[in-house]
Amino acid sequence: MLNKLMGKEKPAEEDDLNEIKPEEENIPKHIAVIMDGNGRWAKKRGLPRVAGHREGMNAIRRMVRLADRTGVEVLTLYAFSTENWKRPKTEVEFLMRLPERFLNAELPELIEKNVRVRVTGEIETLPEYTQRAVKKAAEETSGNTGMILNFALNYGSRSEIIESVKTIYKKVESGEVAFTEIDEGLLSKHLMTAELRDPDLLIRTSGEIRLSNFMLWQLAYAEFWFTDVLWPDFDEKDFNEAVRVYQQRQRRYGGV
Ligand SMILES: Cc1cc(N2CCCCCC2)n2ncc(-c3ccc(F)cc3)c2n1
Repeated sequence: MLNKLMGKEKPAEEDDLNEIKPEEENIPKHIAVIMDGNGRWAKKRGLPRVAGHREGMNAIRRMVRLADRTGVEVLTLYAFSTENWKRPKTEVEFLMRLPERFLNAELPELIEKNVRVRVTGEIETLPEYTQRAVKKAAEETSGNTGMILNFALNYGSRSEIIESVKTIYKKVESGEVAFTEIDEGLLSKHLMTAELRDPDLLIRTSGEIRLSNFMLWQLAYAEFWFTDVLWPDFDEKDFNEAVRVYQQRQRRYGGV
């Protein structure tokens, strides 16, 4: 259904799905992805949910290589929301091991590709081994100047905004900030994503059409592209279609 809805925006020419060249116009500089459908992917195959998460990491590997090759500057992946703690204990324990597993396998290639790894979220409440893995990756890639690979981990947008409001309130109380200085730019500067440009394109897989408390402030002007494809199945064809549709929208509507 969703693909039919989105299909009207399918790229005009078949060859539009060919590899996207970094020198092309209107490449989205920041792509954010809600990686949905991992459990459903496993269920369709009669496998345990964790098999879907494991295959979802392979889809991340594909996405990182595609985005880096295409000249994307920031790739944000929604890996774990503050709501995900409600999942079964065994699944959460498995998920909390994935950052370490992914980085142990991928960090050498990420460093070789000059990728900077960072994490957005409430890291300090994560298990010690998860914190250690993500802090090590952030430190070891801090000097890299290529694509920023930003994992949203234990992240919730509403709590991010509330914490920013509280910080600004305290700065006004202490006289560090004048009440009249409070504006959109000041709030943006206090969010966890302060050092990043806002997303240009949001991709959400598996047919869900909602934001799920993800970057609510930052996505204010982003293009949204939804697909029925389940995250573990997301491949180069899907990436190309999402970027081609984004390029067409930029040409049609532009920055006017
Ligand atoms: C909790 C969680 C779940 C997780 N999934 C596997 C991919 C499918 C979607 C969700 C499940 N992945 N995939 C990679 C990471 C990760 C996180 C931080 C980091 F610095 C490096 C890798 C991850 N973290």
